[in-house]
Amino acid sequence: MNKSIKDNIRVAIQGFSGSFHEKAAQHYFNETLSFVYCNTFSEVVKASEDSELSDGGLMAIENSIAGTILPNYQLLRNSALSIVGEVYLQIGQQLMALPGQTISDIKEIHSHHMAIKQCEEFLKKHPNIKLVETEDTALSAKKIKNEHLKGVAAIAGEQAAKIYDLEIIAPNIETVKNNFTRFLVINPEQRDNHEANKASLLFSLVHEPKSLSDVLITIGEYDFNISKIQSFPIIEQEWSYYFVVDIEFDEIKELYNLIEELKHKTSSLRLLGSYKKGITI
Ligand SMILES: O=C(O)C(=O)C[C@]1(C(=O)O)C=C[C@@H](O)C=C1
Repeated sequence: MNKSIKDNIRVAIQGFSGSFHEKAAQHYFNETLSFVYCNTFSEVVKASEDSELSDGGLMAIENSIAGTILPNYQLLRNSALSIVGEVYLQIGQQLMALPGQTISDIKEIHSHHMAIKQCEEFLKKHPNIKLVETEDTALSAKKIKNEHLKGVAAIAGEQAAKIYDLEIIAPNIETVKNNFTRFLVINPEQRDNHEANKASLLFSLVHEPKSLSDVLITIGEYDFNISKIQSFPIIEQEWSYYFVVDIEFDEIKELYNLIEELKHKTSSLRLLGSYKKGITI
């Protein structure tokens, strides 16, 4: 992140005051921030690319219950942004409404689709409540407060209930308590990070026997740990895929050697970023 001495770092996030993105960014940077609040992930990417608007951004990529946010890989691929960091946030989902309301008053629940997915087991027990997908957990809470919406509840974090004076009518409604979201810190500049011990590689392959296994075997020969492998479609070329592998290593020099070797085993190869393995907060 670039910043002049007197200014706060400006971070583009998906969501608004009280959102999980805001909380993750506050923990990651651990200093006073100025937020560029965005409605969509595509706006986050645009704002992160624009140095007039921001010093970079933070974007959720996967949740331990709801899975990967696949469109975010397409957004990253289509941008020139690099991954420069990551952070894992424990997510507690709270059902909140105007003070005095109880679950039997609720006709509609509003939230971000990833938050709704994390609470499927709880929601199955209330099949008559209509689910409304919104841009953001915090925005759903804000709307209830601003429009004084009776009969409507939001799924959001504790911080949103505090900011928007809502009452938690069902606490911690996520399907399992160990619920974590991984956020990527994205920046137009990939600077040399001597602390880097993790990297994300994006590649495509020819459709031939062993093309993927050759890549994986090569990574294994370097003794790197693969912490994630994800494929997503190459939309211009039906039934062809990009792969992203996240790898963990001790020596950044070895990463560059691996990349040189993989250039001969892939049709396209890009280092999406090298960064310090994230901590869980
Ligand atoms: O709506 C929010 O508060 C967000 O920050 C978005 C988001 C997501 O995109 O996954 C972040 C963390 C939680 O997993 C739920 C929603």
